[in-house]
Amino acid sequence: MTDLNKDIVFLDCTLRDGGYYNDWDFSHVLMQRYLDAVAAAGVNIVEMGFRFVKTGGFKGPCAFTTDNFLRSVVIPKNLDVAVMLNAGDLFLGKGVIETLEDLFTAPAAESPVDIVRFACHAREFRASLPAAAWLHERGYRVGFNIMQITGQTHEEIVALAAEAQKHPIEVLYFADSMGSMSPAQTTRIIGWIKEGWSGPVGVHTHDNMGLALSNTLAAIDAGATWVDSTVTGMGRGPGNARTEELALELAPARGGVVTELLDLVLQDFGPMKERYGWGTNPFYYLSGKHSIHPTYIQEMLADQRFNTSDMLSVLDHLRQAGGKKFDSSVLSNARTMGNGQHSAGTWKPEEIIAGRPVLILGNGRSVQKHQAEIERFVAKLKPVVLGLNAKDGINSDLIDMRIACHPMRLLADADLHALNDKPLITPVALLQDSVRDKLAEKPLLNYGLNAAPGQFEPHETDCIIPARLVAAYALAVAVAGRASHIYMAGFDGFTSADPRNHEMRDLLALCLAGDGIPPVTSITRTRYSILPTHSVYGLTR
Ligand SMILES: C[C@H](O)CC(=O)C(=O)O
Repeated sequence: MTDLNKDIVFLDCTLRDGGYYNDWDFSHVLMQRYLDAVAAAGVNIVEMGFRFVKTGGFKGPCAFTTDNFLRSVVIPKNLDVAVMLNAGDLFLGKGVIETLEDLFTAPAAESPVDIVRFACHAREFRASLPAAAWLHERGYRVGFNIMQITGQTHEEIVALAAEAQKHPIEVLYFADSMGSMSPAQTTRIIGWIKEGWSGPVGVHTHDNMGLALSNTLAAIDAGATWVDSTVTGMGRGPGNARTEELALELAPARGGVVTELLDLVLQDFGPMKERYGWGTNPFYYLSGKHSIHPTYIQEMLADQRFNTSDMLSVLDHLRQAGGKKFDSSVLSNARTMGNGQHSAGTWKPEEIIAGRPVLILGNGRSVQKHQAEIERFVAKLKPVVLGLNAKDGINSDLIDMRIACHPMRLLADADLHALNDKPLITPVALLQDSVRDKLAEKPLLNYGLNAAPGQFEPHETDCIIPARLVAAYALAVAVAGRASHIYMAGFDGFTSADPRNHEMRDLLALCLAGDGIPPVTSITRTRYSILPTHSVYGLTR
């Protein structure tokens, strides 16, 4: 039975680990409600976010967690404030100390930050240690979280712990980054750490196998005195031990009041969880079981192009090839399978488009939001409307043709395409047999596709595009058809960290730079700044 009466330092890192879902862009109102609720529930330390070095792409305030930002929220008096640094950021070009000088311009006495924690791979540990003394001298408390601890042997863990002992580090954490540990392993690892380290031990768990809370409680039993959790488990991949559950466990011994926290769970984080989808599921379970980086699952779940069998085949591949480190090219390769195949076409887009405007209808939420106005736009300008894949978005009578080329998407949508009476533009020679069978009765417009990175060449009956991306294919069809103007709707873009953003941006750059390209205009809001935009509301006047 876990003894919860001992002094536990209860650290909530929702804004830091949860930020992987919303680009660390929490509203001030939510942050304030969160701070008040966790303070009342007995949390001692709030990790308000990362202090990232790189600033590319949009990320919200909890990615940089500057002193100025921290001064804009009211931190309840009983809470200490932590920020986390990726130890890897200490080695981006400047030296360790120079990087810290940029990030921590004020001593702790003049900063809202009390504690600086480092998220550190074992391989980065020794080189990062000078950071501890530098911060300590300036009054900051310092913690090190060793990530992916299960990859380390007994001897390696003892050696790391003994090294940490020589530096002014207040707490030495280990993180079950893959969510693959059992309570017995957790207990064992704490024993190993204690062989080399006599200070407080902390634990940070992930919930791939549904064991985050059990592992945290096992860690307390085994002598850990610092514990991390997040509200509703909001954290990378399946997320973490849940603060509300830990608070309920700890409250009798510590006297925290959880009412506000439970309201926050129901009213704020519950709906966010629905929207973003953290929490474990069989895919995360498998990733935990085989020590596969959770970002693979998070990315595939967020990408409609991956269906269940795609995800299982990617997991199977990573189980065999090793997947501890996230590598986005594994997923793009999976999505672009068959790219090497060449297909000649027979259909000429010019037969239908013949100099008319084209509207390419993407799948972004903006299509639904502005549906009525987009329909008015179609009625007024009479473009040829190409609907990407099988989703409608606007009145399906207004869509002239469907267009699809991605092998996994076609596999997933084949039944829907078969039911739909609009012709489907697709590279017929590349269709898998099962898809071809399902589309046997369907009017197919066979426009050939050859994928070659860095190329965008629309020809009369086929094209060369960088990958089997339907947006690229649709643009090629519109250009080959000699569209007078290409309009795009529903190309909203993805969150800044999403690799698909770069893919689309590169594609648009390539396409817009091509010869003989007609004007291209997005008529709905888009994150692709390269795309000239004119509001649909201005174009229907
Ligand atoms: C060290 C940190 O707690 C980072 C993290 O979330 C991980 O699991 O790794």
